[in-house]
Amino acid sequence: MFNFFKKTLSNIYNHFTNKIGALFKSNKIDQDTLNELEKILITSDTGVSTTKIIVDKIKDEFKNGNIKSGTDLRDVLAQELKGILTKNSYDSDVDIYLLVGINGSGKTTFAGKLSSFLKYKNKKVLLVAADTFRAAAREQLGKIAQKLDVDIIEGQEGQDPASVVYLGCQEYKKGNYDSLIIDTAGRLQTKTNLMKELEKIKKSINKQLPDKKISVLLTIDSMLGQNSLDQAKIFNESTVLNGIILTKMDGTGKGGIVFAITRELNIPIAFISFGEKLDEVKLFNAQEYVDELLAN
Ligand SMILES: Nc1nc2c(ncn2[C@@H]2O[C@H](COP(=O)(O)OP(=O)(O)OP(=O)(O)O)[C@@H](O)[C@H]2O)c(=O)[nH]1
Repeated sequence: MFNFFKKTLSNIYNHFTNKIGALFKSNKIDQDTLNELEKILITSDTGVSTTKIIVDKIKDEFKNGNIKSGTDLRDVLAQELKGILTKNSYDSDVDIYLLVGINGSGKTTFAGKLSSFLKYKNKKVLLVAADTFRAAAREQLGKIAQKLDVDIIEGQEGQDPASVVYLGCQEYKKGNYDSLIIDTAGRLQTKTNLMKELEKIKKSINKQLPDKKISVLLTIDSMLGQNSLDQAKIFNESTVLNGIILTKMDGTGKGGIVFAITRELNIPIAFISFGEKLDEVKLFNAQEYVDELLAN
């Protein structure tokens, strides 16, 4: 299990894990160590408020005499980070995946990865290309569906996305599918429009497939750092999000964004995506993430 990080998320390994690992090697912990920890968390996109909560807790434990060595520091930090991530965990028992996120965040690529992931679990998958604004996005998904031999329902240019979703739901019922993956348009609209569109789509799904479990997942480009948090806030205020997909984790050295998003928005990370190949995706596991992040 360990080395997944080293191999696939080498940027995080080089920037975060190695730096923080140096602190754990010290025999004596002092104020300088705590200042350095704070600096590493901030420069890793953990965000000011989340970093403060983590560092305050560490300072308290230090004052109480519970942190004397680098190993103690690692143990307390691990506990604190896992606490943030496990407050709210993702329920992966899902029938319908509604993917939202802005253009370029890796939504379509993830739709393909998710199809592949579910197919591997012997699920019969139906894809719905509900982005009726960008022909290129539909073409991209069409190619992925063909490559994976997965069925797809495609909307026409300018068609109401909710009507494409309607067709997708009909086909899902007729074809006895297990999983429905809906790729929506990636425009960053005004909050009101976004809200209206997503509510219309969800209403259509609920009406036709009332017994099925829907998960609304937001793709976030982890390389955008703190800006990704602002995007997530807009989507979070527009609809109920069940999970976050952090994409392009192979390109960032800043693994702290995971903690900032989870704590500030109280939404669990559902998947991480770390490359352009279809199998470069993983259900997020908080324990494993923290253990690997702090292992050196
Ligand atoms: N390195 C890396 N690249 C990725 C990852 N996910 C997606 N990409 C790339 O990021 C670019 C945008 O991904 P898309 O899946 O097209 O993004 P989208 O959100 O669907 O955007 P539109 O198709 O424009 O709606 C593409 O070049 C992908 O190959 C990832 O996890 N790692």
